[in-house]
Amino acid sequence: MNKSVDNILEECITKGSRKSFFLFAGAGSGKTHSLVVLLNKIRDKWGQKFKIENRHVAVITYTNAATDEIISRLNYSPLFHVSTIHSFVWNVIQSYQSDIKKYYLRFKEEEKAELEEKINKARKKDGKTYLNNVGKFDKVIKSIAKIETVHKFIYNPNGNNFEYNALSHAEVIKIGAKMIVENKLLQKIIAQQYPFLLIDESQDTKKELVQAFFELERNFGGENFTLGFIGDQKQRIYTDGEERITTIIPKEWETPVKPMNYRCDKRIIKLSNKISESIEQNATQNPRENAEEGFVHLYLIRNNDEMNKFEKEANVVLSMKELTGDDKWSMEGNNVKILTLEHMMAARRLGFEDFFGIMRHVDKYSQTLLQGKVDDMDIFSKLSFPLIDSLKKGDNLNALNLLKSYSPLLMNLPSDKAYETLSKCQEILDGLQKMDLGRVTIKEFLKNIVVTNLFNVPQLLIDALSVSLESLEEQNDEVLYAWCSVMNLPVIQIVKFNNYINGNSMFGTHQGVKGLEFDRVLVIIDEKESNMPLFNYNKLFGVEPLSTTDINNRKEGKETTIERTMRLFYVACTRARHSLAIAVYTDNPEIIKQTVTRNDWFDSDEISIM
Ligand SMILES: Nc1ncnc2c1ncn2[C@@H]1O[C@H](COP(=O)(O)OP(=O)(O)OP(=O)(O)O)[C@@H](O)[C@H]1O
Repeated sequence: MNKSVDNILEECITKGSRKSFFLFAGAGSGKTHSLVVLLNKIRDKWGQKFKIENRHVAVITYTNAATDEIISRLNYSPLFHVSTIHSFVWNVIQSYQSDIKKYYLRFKEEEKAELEEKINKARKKDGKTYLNNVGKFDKVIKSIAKIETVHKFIYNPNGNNFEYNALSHAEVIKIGAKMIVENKLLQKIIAQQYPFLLIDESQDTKKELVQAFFELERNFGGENFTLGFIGDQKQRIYTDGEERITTIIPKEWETPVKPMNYRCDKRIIKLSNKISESIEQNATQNPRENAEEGFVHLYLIRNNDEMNKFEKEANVVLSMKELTGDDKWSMEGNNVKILTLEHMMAARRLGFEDFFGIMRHVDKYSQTLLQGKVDDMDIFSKLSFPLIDSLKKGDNLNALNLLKSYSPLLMNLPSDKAYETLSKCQEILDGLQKMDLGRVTIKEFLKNIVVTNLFNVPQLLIDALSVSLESLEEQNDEVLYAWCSVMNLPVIQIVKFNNYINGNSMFGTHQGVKGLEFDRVLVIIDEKESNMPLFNYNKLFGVEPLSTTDINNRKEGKETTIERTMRLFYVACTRARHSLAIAVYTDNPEIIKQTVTRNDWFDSDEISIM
């Protein structure tokens, strides 16, 4: 009898039969479940020993949210060090400061030499590329000079790294990978400290690091160190993952496959099996025994400049309601997840495109904006909006607690003026509650907070209230410039933006929902509205021919835009548990229909042209 995947994995972590492994596990196959089961077995078998030896089990996840999920499922056991790859690598290298400097300088010198060569070779000495390279060259020279003065590098895996001695996210990975590959002593230290190192979502782990971990395993793998990769090549959607991973896995490793999809209904699995056929061998999944039939439907919406896309999408939702008989297919109540190709598409549909359109270009916010971690916005997202929400819900206790903790009005309530202060406060709150956030501008909203002294407004926003846009130069202070630019927008745009990034809207992006699942999913594909050079649904659906670069890549055995887009499509479709609608805006619905029926992705009665 074939051994079950769980048995194979158990042997891999058992004394006497330890082995590194790569677990192939497709969409909905329960990767997190298998990982947690395995980690619990490691705890049972090795926990006591490692506790005495002060050693740990390392688990690398793709996002902070996944890290938190696994930590909680492991009951916060200190045996496990669960972290993102950036935190892990920084943790491993940060005490070797002189090595970090050495590698940093080495990379900068290499960059300098490459740029020098390009500059010398350039025929046109006044072209854009030439001038661009000269600019980059000057920057490299400056950073080499500056770095000589750095005594200690710093790094924050969860934020911006603007300090002069801070490493960027990319630099930490690049330097870390090289340090591990080239330094056997460091490999030994990692293997001793972490006798088990498991990497989830390994398809998107940076390829330099995959190679570094493979090298570590080659030198130290066996009874003392086990490396485990868990992943799904079909869901590799970032370009820096290791393309060739299936061909470079050492022969001695175990490579079990999880064949079951526990998430999706049968029809959705049939579609995802068809999509994945050409991505990976052995990719076919089976539905769970009690899976329902489920629904898929493709809506091809003919492009028309006059059309209202929100209406079209509402019609799609209505049609799905009729098709499935499921009343929760509705634009009300957050029961349908709508996946767009990029955030700006959601911003247009939800009505915060002006605010987002400006803020997304602010360099300082590039890492934090979509994570909801921009401190300058706390006055809205953490104070004023929750206060308004509590007041509207009649949750006076919460409102009072917020005010007592953060409002200068109540923080130090003088006992002799308590009544007077409270009644003044009530007046302010009544005013706040009555505000029409769809009409009140950000400027008016903030001024009200300043005048009433409801909360302390950060200096940046006070400055933005008082200076005029014309008096500023964007390049001198892009943050202040951005805030000045949004002052006349209605404050509702920040409310809506805030709801979106907190997941309190119907929208998400095709990439952002990786790892998540929803009962009803509507995937929106609109090549004209999105601007994503790495993906191209027109090519996937046969509307646009392959480019010369694609053809050359294909000849060289490399992947093309089609394969990348196919994987993104696979990720988006496999988020749906029960029913899946795909709406494609196109000039050529007939060609798409031909392609998808020829590929056997949809039957013709599962396609509507609108
Ligand atoms: N052994 C199991 N029995 C029943 N249900 C399971 C089992 N394993 C996982 N599930 C359920 O199946 C769903 C998918 O699991 P999970 O999210 O872990 O999949 P995944 O492999 O991470 O998928 P993806 O890569 O597509 O995000 C979840 O709802 C989970 O609770």
